[in-house]
Amino acid sequence: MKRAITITEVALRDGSHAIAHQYTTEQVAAIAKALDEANVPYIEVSHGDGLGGSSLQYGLSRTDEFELIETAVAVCRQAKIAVLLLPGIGTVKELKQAARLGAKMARIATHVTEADISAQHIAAAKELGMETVGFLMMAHMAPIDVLVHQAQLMESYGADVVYVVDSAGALLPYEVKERVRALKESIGIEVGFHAHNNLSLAMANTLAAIEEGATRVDGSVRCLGAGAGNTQTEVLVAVLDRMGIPTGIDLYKMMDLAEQLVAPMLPKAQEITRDSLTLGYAGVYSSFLLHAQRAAQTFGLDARDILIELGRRKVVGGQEDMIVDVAAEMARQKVAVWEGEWK
Ligand SMILES: C[C@H](O)CC(=O)C(=O)O
Ligand SMILES: [Mn+2]
Repeated sequence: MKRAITITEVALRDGSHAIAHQYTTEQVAAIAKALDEANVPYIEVSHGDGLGGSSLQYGLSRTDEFELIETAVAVCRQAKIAVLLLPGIGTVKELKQAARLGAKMARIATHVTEADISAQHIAAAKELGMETVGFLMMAHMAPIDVLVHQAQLMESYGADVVYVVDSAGALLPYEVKERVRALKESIGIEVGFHAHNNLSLAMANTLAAIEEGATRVDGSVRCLGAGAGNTQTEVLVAVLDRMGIPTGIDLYKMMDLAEQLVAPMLPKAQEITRDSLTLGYAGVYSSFLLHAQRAAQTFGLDARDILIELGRRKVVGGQEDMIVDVAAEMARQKVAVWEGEWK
């Protein structure tokens, strides 16, 4: 099967953020099986924040992620199961367990300036015989020369692919092009791109990345990813087919599973709302969306104000506890203003 572009389907990992990590074994079995039958080459399965993410800080999983990984491996005949790991949240112990259960790809994710913390995990994944991807998150936050250096570090640790990850859905197409072009010129391994649709640019940005030579891209069926979701896989397959770029994925099967399996399980349709738009506008990690909405409700605030303030403070993944801190501080300030007005 010829694939000019290799798509990794991330709804069973990134989509976990959108449903507060509530996947059931039955849902994962049905979706992974259908994706496999549609000939999707890689299916990522983990807690939204990667292996070991189930916690009060990031959100507790309804089902143990290893049970979900094992289930997905069991129902797939050709697709390889990928796992995400953020060093510090997940450890080599969890990586080994995922490999034992049959995961074949490890995506090691760090903030865009912190590739150095991935050395051990990339090496461990390679030793376990896994295809290994370096995943540079919040790529909009670093100048291009820094991104290039971080990608070179991941390559030197043994990564097979390095991804530019637009975690906030904040990048504009020309910024994606600059980044992918710079990586293509300075590293010798494949370059990938992961988008979020908060500014309605996921498809345009993915195509911009491909135009500059990215050969690995991510999609989520029915846009089931954090924030406004990722590049919609079934749409991407159709667009690439129109461009004469083979993905090896069966378009009708992809459309059918989106419509018949994924859409009915969504608590609400994935769309760009005022809050998810604010993520892209303010450059905030997409997985902060539900946390910020909950904090807004608790403290009687507008989630957009919290997100704008988090963007101003340049809060990054792993600092989820800051969401409540910032909201509490904003609520205190609001009360102080009211009290001042009553004096
Ligand atoms: C842990 C994050 O959700 C990883 C990711 O998909 C992103 O940064 O985007
Ligand atoms: Mn993502």
